[in-house]
Amino acid sequence: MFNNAGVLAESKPEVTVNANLLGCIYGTEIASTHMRKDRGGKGGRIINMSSKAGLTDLPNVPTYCATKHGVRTYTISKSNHPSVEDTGVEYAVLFPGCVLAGLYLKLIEDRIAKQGKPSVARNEYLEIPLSRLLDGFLKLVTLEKMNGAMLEVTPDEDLFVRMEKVVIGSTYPPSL
Ligand SMILES: NC(=O)C1=CN([C@@H]2O[C@H](COP(=O)(O)OP(=O)(O)OC[C@H]3O[C@@H](n4cnc5c(N)ncnc54)[C@H](O)[C@@H]3O)[C@@H](O)[C@H]2O)C=CC1
Ligand SMILES: CCCCCC(=O)CC\C=C/C=C/C=C/[C@@H](O)[C@@H](O)CCCC(=O)O
Repeated sequence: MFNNAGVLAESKPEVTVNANLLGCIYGTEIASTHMRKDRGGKGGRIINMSSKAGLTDLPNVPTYCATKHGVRTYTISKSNHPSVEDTGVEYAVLFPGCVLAGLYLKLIEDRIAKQGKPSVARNEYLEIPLSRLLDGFLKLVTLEKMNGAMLEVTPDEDLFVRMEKVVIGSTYPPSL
């Protein structure tokens, strides 16, 4: 199960929280119930889509950022529940930087339409081709064990980090 749906809509906090956080929570809960081995299911893997925004502070997209932090803490909490062994359901989170697709691409295009140039919207050193995100995703799918994995997808390397090793709270300048 991959909970990937999300929006970047700062002017609509309810829409953002519903899609990014509640959607992920309900998707995870419903899938977990169906998958659990101890209740007749076959076990399985649930991968939830956070973002680099789930590891940092972004002054210009605070609601988006809060939902992505929520996805991280919710998923890792699920992975740490003692019943995980019995249920056979594993949980992991993905943290991509800026992927040249979807909502980031739309943000750049909107900037170009408004300002005639992308200007501060581009963060080239954080940009990742879609194929690299797919590689990270497939890594989580094919690993022998992935419960509790936090995979940050960067331009240079895939990094497995657990909660205690993650530095949370650095603030990016409000360029977007
Ligand atoms: N594009 C980027 O740079 C990054 C994106 N992400 C995350 O990746 C995920 C996918 O985003 P993108 O592919 O960029 O955008 P996208 O706009 O191409 O895809 C988002 C999808 O979510 C669906 N969706 C939105 N609200 C929904 C709702 N309430 N119910 C059901 N479906 C809903 C949309 O219909 C769309 O198909 C999101 O969770 C986003 O936060 C994470 C890091 C970077
Ligand atoms: C760094 C956050 C990447 C998050 C990518 C997404 O989830 C999709 C895009 C949504 C929001 C992007 C916000 C980006 C903000 C950054 O451009 C900027 O504030 C970071 C500047 C970094 C720096 O110069 O050190």
